[in-house]
Amino acid sequence: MADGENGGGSTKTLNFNIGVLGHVDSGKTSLARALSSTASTAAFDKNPQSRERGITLDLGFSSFTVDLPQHLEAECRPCGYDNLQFTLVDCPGHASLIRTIIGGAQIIDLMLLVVDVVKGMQTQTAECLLIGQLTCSRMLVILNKTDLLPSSKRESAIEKMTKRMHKTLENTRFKDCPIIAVAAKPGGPEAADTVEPQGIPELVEMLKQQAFLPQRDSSGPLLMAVDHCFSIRGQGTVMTGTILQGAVHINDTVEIPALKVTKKVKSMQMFRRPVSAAMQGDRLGVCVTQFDPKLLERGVVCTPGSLHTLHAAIIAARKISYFRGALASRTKFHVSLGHETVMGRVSFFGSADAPVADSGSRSGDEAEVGFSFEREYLHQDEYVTGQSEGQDPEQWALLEFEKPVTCPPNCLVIGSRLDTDIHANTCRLAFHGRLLQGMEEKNYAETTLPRLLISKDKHREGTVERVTDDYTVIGRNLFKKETNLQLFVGLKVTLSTGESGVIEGGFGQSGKVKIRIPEGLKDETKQLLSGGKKKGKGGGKNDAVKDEEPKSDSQPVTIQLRFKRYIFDPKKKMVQS
Ligand SMILES: Nc1nc2c(ncn2[C@@H]2O[C@H](COP(=O)(O)OP(=O)(O)OP(=O)(O)O)[C@@H](O)[C@H]2O)c(=O)[nH]1
Repeated sequence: MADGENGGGSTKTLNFNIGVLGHVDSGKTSLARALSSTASTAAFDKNPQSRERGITLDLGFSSFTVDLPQHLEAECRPCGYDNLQFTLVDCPGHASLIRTIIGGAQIIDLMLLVVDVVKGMQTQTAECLLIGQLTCSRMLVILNKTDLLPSSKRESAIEKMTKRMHKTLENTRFKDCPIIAVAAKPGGPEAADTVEPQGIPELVEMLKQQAFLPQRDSSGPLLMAVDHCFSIRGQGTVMTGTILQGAVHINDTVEIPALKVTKKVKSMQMFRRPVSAAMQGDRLGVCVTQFDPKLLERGVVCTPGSLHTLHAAIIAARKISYFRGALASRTKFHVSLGHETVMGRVSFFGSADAPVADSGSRSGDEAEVGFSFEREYLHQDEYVTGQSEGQDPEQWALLEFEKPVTCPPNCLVIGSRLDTDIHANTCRLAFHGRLLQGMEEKNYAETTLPRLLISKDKHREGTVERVTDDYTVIGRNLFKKETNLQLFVGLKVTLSTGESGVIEGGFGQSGKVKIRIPEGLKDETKQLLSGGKKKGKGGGKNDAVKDEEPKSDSQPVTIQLRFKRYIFDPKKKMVQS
């Protein structure tokens, strides 16, 4: 709601946020510039570093206003809206800035996916498409730089690329999304500023057609994503951003949780017009006093006490199918929660059968927490949406953060491998999910976690099939062929001969495991295991590997695996205020 009452007019403007995403240099900034009439303070790469490097380094905001489209009249007039403002959020395209993109994408109602018509889908186009799938319901594909196509072949080349894009989008939620060809800056960087962009009026028409009345709600505590902070001499410090939840009024006290300070709102503006109130979805500048802008580059502002700083969290997560790596438990990922990105260790709840070292008696980094979930619980949890066709099943997971993170309840969580070489041409986004339960205590493993989880003591027994060297044995009958062995990697086992070992990973395809014995095998054990070479009972009917012939001994050495299996019980979920 951009209420013009305070700005001298009496119009009320509906704000609609459009994210402009795409591969680096596809022409996002040029497109935002071509579309916008009113540039906000941070629009169009005003950042001096951006100019130097010739790329967008931060989110850019600009806007333009149109008449209410006919299909919105009936819905919008009763709410008092007279016109429609499109706020464009120009996201950086460079791969290293994906954290910023994830933050930007969470405030948008519609996404423009900008594609260089000559190059087609590129690596970051695909990542942006994934982020779009997680964050917004509508998309428009823009085929930009059509002026680079030879005029004689332009039409057929556009048609061909349009078909290719439709094929790419076939299995996404944007299956039937419109695809529009434009030239945001014909002639490229050398062209004079007077050169007219092509296809923009058609695009504006399409945007009007696609616009909808976003669900906005002024109730609940304030949560505003701040993307820029600067001072204005004689006025104070202005934080610009988008209200994600709730509302704010002049004279309200707001908190900047990252700095643990509270400030009184002195004045507010929306696209240079003073306002006295703003609500969810609005893009806003909030002026406070006695606050050094250097302390806050990006972050959130909220109702005092409404956000929590978390050391760990339980999430409902789903693997991103394009991610080629394994989602191994107890490994680290970059985790973006709301608008922050931190390193976090992830323990996935296995799909059927999963391990855990004891969480209650954790000692420093030694102890591990692994999980399991039981399907029946899934149906009881409001956040779990169940498995869609072709998707990996949703799993619960524990996230343990390297440093505390401040984020809203139920926020979007994206796990990624940002350290992957950006030229490797692979998807860096690994999993996504929703925050279910945050843990604020530093010693959460002893306090909150045991209250949230049902633990079951589990015991498994297998046999040593053979010795590969003095420090390694192959174990069998501990797991089924279909068990996700990644969940058990790193867990300790003991041999009936007394040695301790650690599960290193799977061996072959039949559920066998490689076990490392750090202290080495005892001579008696080696002797025992090098004894008879008769075919063992139950010898791997399904074994698909060369190691099919089990060389069991008449006195088998057994392997004991004890672990705790944890189940997250949504009924125990504590409500975060
Ligand atoms: N020929 C031609 N060049 C274009 C067009 N649109 C953009 N460009 C050029 O492409 C280059 C990149 O344009 P930008 O608008 O900065 O691209 P971007 O996607 O915002 O870039 P990043 O934000 O850094 O990812 C610039 O040199 C533009 O002049 C177009 O329609 N035709």
